[in-house]
Amino acid sequence: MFAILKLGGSILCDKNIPYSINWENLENIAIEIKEAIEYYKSKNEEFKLIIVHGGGSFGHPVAKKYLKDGKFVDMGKGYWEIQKAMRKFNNIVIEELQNFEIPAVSIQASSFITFDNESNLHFDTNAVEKMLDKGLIPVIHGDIVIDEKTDNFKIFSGDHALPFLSKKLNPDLSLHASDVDGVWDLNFKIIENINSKNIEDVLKSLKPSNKEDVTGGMHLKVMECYNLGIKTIIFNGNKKRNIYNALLKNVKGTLIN
Ligand SMILES: Nc1ncnc2c1ncn2[C@@H]1O[C@H](COP(=O)(O)OP(=O)(O)OP(=O)(O)O)[C@@H](O)[C@H]1O
Ligand SMILES: C=C(C)CCOP(=O)(O)O
Repeated sequence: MFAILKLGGSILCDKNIPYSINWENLENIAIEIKEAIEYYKSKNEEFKLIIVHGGGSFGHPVAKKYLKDGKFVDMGKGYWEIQKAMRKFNNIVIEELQNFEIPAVSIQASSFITFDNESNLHFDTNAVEKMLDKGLIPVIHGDIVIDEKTDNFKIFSGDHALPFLSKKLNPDLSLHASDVDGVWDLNFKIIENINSKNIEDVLKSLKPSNKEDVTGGMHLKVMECYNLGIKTIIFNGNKKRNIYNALLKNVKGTLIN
């Protein structure tokens, strides 16, 4: 089994309280990932995992400080401030996973990933693939990166990372743990499947995130996966046992594509 799991910032933090961590959730997520690792081991089945996490209450408020009229300014200081905030968050996430003897290691996008002139990601995945071969669990986080098209900077969102890596590496499972049961329609009913037949209607229901968020909230999540043709399940990572069940291909949510 090869899974790529995005942990939304809204389940790891309170995105409206800068530098907050939801320790109960983080610990529970680590416990359930460990249980999933043990499950596949007990079945003598190979289990490879990449974890992605968003900016949560660390990246978004700091990035917002350096955004003026949609452009990043004062980035001689700002680039490091955003890197520093995300490294702090990534350290906390990895340390907790390591506390449960999960072989989690860090991938910092701002040091080697860019958006090119056509807004495509320039992302060499060789190191990530070799880590998987070594039985390590790469943990890549949303970050600030250089944008060649605008000759400025751009947020590399976890919602870019998950579909890009899923397209490139073709996992068995592409999972997004958010703080809702799935994508809801205009009547707040969970949509089971998003595909070419209903995408126009779905778009009408994708509202901005109700928390501090400088990227694209649910719209970015859905459209990045839809446009890349990636089968992704968006499910509620706040609900106990859902992370474990999702890693065992057994969770309810919204299936995109
Ligand atoms: N149609 C929709 N269906 C479900 N949630 C929606 C919808 N439109 C807007 N949302 C909002 O999107 C939020 C989830 O996206 P958000 O980016 O805030 O969190 P996240 O999954 O933790 O990702 P990130 O790591 O980017 O923070 C939900 O809490 C909800 O308020
Ligand atoms: C704000 C920063 C630095 C990362 C945002 O990542 P996301 O929360 O996955 O969109």
